[in-house]
Amino acid sequence: MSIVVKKWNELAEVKAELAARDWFFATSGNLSIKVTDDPLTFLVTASGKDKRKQTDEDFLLVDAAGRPAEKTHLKPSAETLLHVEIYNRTNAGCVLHVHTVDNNIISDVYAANGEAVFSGQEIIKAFGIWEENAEVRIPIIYNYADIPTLAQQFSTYIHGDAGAVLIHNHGITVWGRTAFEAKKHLEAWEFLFRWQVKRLLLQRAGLPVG
Ligand SMILES: CSC[C@@H](O)[C@@H](O)C(=O)COP(=O)(O)O
Ligand SMILES: [Zn+2]
Repeated sequence: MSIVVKKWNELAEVKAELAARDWFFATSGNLSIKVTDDPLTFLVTASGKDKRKQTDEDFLLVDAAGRPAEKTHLKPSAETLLHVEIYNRTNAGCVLHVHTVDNNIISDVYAANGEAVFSGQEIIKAFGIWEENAEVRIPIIYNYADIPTLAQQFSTYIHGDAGAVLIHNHGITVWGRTAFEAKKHLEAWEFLFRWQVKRLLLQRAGLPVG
């Protein structure tokens, strides 16, 4: 099996799992997986598709600038430049972007702080942080309509081979060394967002949550 087919299947599996979670509302979301390092190429979702569907036109191979690496009628995701920034600056192997109601609410509630902070949750260990009472932070950036501007802002928060950024009233972009790590981190963030949204509502209702 060629490396492209192997990586295609790996990304298709992640895509199916995120679809099963119903994380691709109204064609939103984009995913990518690195295929080669030198030169850099990666498979990225084709723009505007319903990512819940599985077809043989789901992904296309792009180069280090996010341009199609082969002749195709498919258009790379509108947000490919964010993936480009990650692959060019880190050793990440996979990038996942989803819009969920909870990630949008958290991005809005904490927008003025420029970040959301979470602590006191066992699931933080999914990020490889094992200390008691550990804290995790996710930056929240403005949702610039101009993608090169968004990508430039986004790039200032890329600090390692695994990471995540919330885009205000838009969604989350998570990356990891492998597809497994990116998906694990995405699931952990979404767990924290859902937990926090529920806590805020319970607090508002006067119930005794910490
Ligand atoms: C209807 S979602 C809006 C899009 O602009 C975008 O935010 C998105 O996530 C999907 O765009 P795509 O070009 O299909 O990757
Ligand atoms: Zn998006």
